[in-house]
Amino acid sequence: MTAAHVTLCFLLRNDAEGEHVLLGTKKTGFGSGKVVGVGGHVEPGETAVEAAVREVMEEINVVVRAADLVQAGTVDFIFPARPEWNMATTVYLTRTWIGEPSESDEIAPDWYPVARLPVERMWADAEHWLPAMIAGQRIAVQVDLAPDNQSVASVYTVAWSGS
Ligand SMILES: Nc1[nH]c(=O)nc2c1ncn2[C@H]1C[C@H](O)[C@@H](COP(=O)(O)OP(=O)(O)OP(=O)(O)O)O1
Repeated sequence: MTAAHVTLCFLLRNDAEGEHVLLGTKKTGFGSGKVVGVGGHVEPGETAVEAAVREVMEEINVVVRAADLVQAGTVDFIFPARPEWNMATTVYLTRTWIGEPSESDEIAPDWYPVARLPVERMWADAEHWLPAMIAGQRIAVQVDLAPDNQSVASVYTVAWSGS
């Protein structure tokens, strides 16, 4: 698969009201208007974890350290009708950061209960892989989008081997 390499980084917070994940309303670019994870393209010369650290700072003004990011696995998004949109995503989770998430030009962040994700405002595929990763599964996922580039045609999940 020819695909852009991107990252997603999910901040997690467990409190009296249960497990919460930081998502954000995307204000610009790909997926504008959707509730998405924090992340973006891995730039030339960067590792995936370095890109995640940079994107978290740029998008929600929070410092995360590479050593505090736990890789949950990978998700390949395949858009058969628009192969130029294909993305190979490295997904990280973290419970440790510095600062309070705040809005940027790209993302308006908010905490969401993991048990009640705003699925109607997210990419349709997200509910097939995000709760599993947050629950601790380490998985490699392939999402095939439908010809409308929005609906899910199929989702394949295997154990992520760690490479
Ligand atoms: N089907 C899908 N489901 C999902 O949950 N996230 C998806 C997705 N397809 C793409 N994404 C995410 C992965 C990646 O973090 C993001 C797209 O990358 P970017 O935010 O970097 O794109 P933009 O074009 O807005 O920004 P630039 O990188 O500045 O060009 O969308």
